[in-house]
Amino acid sequence: MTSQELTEQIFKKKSFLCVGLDTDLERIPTYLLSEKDPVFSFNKAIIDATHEYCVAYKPNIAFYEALGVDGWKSLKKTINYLHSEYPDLYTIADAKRGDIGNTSRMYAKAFFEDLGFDSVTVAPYMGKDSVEPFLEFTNKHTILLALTSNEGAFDFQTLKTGDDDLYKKVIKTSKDWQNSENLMYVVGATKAEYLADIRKIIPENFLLVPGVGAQGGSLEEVCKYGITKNVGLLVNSSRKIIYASDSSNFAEIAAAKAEAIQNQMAQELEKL
Ligand SMILES: O=c1ccn([C@@H]2O[C@H](COP(=O)(O)O)[C@@H](O)[C@H]2O)c(=O)[nH]1
Repeated sequence: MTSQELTEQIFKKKSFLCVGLDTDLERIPTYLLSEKDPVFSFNKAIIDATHEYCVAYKPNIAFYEALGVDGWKSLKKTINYLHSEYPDLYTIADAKRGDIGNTSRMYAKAFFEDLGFDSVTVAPYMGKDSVEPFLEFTNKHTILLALTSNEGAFDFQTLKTGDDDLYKKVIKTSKDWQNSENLMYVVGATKAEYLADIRKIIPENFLLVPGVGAQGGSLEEVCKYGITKNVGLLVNSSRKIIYASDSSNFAEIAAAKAEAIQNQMAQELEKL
């Protein structure tokens, strides 16, 4: 999906919500554990219930890899289900990859070609040649970690390198990479006030903003500093939505949580 198509979906659905599929066997309703593929059953129920309130889904790959081959199969079934039933929804593999060029190319093929995700998160630490193999793919986005939502972001990302904080240096440098129009950036909702400065460097690019919900980030603050005339935001919430209830009507409750966020987003869009 192109950035323009994603923007169209956002205005059509009055939502820039991304639902995180961080599916954990220890947190899903216990009655699902007797199913053949509990992870897929849970994801399917969440997707069916929440799809009208969001524009994107973001499985965090760690939750699937932790289950070995079974987890990878559940991931594949989930992405195939999204493609066949809800082809207008944008998909993000939150995998935080990046390696020497020829290895990055294999990661890119895994997520873009084999699994068919629209985007993948990538760590910038290994530099240009570790990221450009992802950027080569047409109509696919590479979402570069810029300023993450966790406390440890202050260990390195805000260190000064010359005149700039490291995260700003990452953003500025990456703008010169081949096919940089395919870049999006991760900025944590817990660091919303930083978005004002970030928007001075990248006024147009989409930002993936995790941290609303369980991590305490504020949607209002994110919009205050980060929204553009074309929105330019995908705000993710995972645990607060998908684990809102562990009873038999968990999907309905998740839908209500997603709808509440979507309503807030619709109000923000009206201000544009
Ligand atoms: O800076 C980052 C980058 C990625 N994440 C991921 O987003 C979700 C957040 O989940 P919540 O349950 O809504 O807190 C999760 O997959 C993280 O690994 C992030 O939180 N911060």
